[in-house]
Amino acid sequence: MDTLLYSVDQIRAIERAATSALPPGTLMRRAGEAATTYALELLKGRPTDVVLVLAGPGNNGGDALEVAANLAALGCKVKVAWLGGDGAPSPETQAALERAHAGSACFVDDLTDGESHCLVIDGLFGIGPARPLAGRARELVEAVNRKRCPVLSLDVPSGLDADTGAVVGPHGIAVAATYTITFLGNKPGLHTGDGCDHAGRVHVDRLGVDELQVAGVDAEHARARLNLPPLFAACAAPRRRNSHKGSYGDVAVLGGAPGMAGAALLAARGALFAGAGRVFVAAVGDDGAGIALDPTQPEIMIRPAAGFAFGGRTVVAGPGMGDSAGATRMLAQVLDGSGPLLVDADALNLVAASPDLQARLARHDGPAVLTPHPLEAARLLGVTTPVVQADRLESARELAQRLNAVVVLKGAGSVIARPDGEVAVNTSGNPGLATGGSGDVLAGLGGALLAQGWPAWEAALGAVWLHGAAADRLVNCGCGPIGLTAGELPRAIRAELNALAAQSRS
Ligand SMILES: NC(=O)C1=CN([C@@H]2O[C@H](COP(=O)(O)OP(=O)(O)OC[C@H]3O[C@@H](n4cnc5c(N)ncnc54)[C@H](OP(=O)(O)O)[C@@H]3O)[C@@H](O)[C@H]2O)[C@@H](O)CC1
Ligand SMILES: [K+]
Repeated sequence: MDTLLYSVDQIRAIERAATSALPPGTLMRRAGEAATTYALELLKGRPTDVVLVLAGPGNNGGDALEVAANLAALGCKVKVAWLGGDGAPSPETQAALERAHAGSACFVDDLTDGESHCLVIDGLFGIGPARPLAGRARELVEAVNRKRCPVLSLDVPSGLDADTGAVVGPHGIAVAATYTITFLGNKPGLHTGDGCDHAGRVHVDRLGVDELQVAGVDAEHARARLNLPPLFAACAAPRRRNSHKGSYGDVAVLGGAPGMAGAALLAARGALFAGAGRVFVAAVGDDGAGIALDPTQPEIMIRPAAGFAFGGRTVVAGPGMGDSAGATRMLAQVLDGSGPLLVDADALNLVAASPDLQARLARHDGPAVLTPHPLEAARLLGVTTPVVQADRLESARELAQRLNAVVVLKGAGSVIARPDGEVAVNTSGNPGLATGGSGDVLAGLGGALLAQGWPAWEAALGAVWLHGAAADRLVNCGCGPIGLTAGELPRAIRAELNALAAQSRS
């Protein structure tokens, strides 16, 4: 899998440079050949049923017409629904249209509901659409999304924004593909937000264009990548035999206000099973009348937050912390400290509501990771959740820069961003994680990695990936995604982290 993620502007730059270096029409021909080969691979050879090809007015449509012509030439039954535009097609698309017409592909005006196809090839729109699909384009997408057969999108599922992973709106629609073959380079929008539900399995074909030949766009310039273990596995070193609990750091969860103990305990369990040497809950507003012990996890030490010695410990602030004046005071104290810090949940809401806490966080003298879900991110940025979700990468970048911290914007395809603009999009996980307490476990896990000396960036990447991988492990054992509980995650995280450490030794 190509892990670098290119923006549409970068893809256009690669396309321009390659087009000027190659004979006319080469790239579209290559895109058509790559997609034809991939389609036949998916179909396990030449099918007997009809392949339906949707071709739009632009060059994405040209790619689709190439595929239609290729499949027809190989003896497949091909139907083409072509959506012409107002203007003339590009010369390459016009040539592809003529090729498809010259062969045995059958052009149809409308899709008949109930007609069966072995595969739909979606070449309506690629990186071009700047406005929501309407009229016949929308009807075609609605018809395709009702079909039960596999759908192969060319370059990008039609109607999806390749940069952001949002369906182009307002009130837009996008093809829900089973597979996407994407050209010239991988794209962030295929891996985050709506993209996770629309792209299906993503296959990258570079069309023979070596990125290093393309001036101005190379690995150095791709500012986004997929989050995979090579980015952080070096931190998961096997343990030295001559070590003790002090070697693996203390995590203190600041939270668990009366009535909200569960969130703090889940975070503490996340930290414990991810290898922190000692784990505390510093319970906010607890005068001693609250919980004294986690009966299933007696290793967790529970203390009142007032007077707790946070110095020299990694603080996970937020799970079940509430918004009391005491919570605000304690948060200000840890933000002013210099230890590793992870800020989650209620602590993020307190920061969002207070310019003073924002300034203290930005000045925090130590590694800092923030783990907002989209609503918390929206509060921090002073916008609405749809605005955050409309561009998850930019929202995460903006927050990281403003608050001078590594930011994990949670949700499908979690986005991890650094203040310098570097971004990673997570690859692991499933909707089983959409359950109460799963974020608390993530916070504790991140705190444990920080406590074990992982730098903030690697700790955030590692925590997000391990959290998702643990959920995948549980689903593979039949524990979800429906009904997966946050309390099941810590043990699965332990298994994933140990597997990672064992691999890093070999
Ligand atoms: N150049 C090459 O050699 C290569 C190109 N490649 C391929 O080209 C794709 C990019 O092609 P592209 O730039 O033509 O954009 P594309 O996605 O086809 O859409 C543009 C068309 O859609 C129209 N349109 C837009 N929105 C609309 C709407 N809501 N409803 C209706 N119409 C709408 C828009 O019309 P307009 O806005 O001008 O009115 C225009 O006609 C790329 O994704 C890849 O597949 C690769 O194979 C590599 C080689
Ligand atoms: K498409």
